[in-house]
Amino acid sequence: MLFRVEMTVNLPASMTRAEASDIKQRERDYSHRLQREGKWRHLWRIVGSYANISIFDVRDAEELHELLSALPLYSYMQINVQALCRHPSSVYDDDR
Ligand SMILES: O=C(O)CC1=CCC(=O)O1
Repeated sequence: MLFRVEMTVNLPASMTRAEASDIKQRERDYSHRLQREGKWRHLWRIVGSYANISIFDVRDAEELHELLSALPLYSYMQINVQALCRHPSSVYDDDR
């Protein structure tokens, strides 16, 4: 199943530079693993915001919830999810 996920990050002002750098590195490593596994298919920065639009390809909503709630930045994110399905006018026979 494909999901569009919008993540907006809000780090608290009380977080030190070192803490921020550490959590961002852990987030990067985690996202790299999921991208290599083919579960995190797209990751795009929203221009001008500390936010991204991502496409996940997972078994179901439960798996997506598990993956998102394990994000190192999860406690500092607002996450918005939309389930996707094939558009009847799409000319692609795969899930591009
Ligand atoms: O910077 C972000 O948008 C949050 C994030 C997701 C994966 C990653 O490495 O950072």
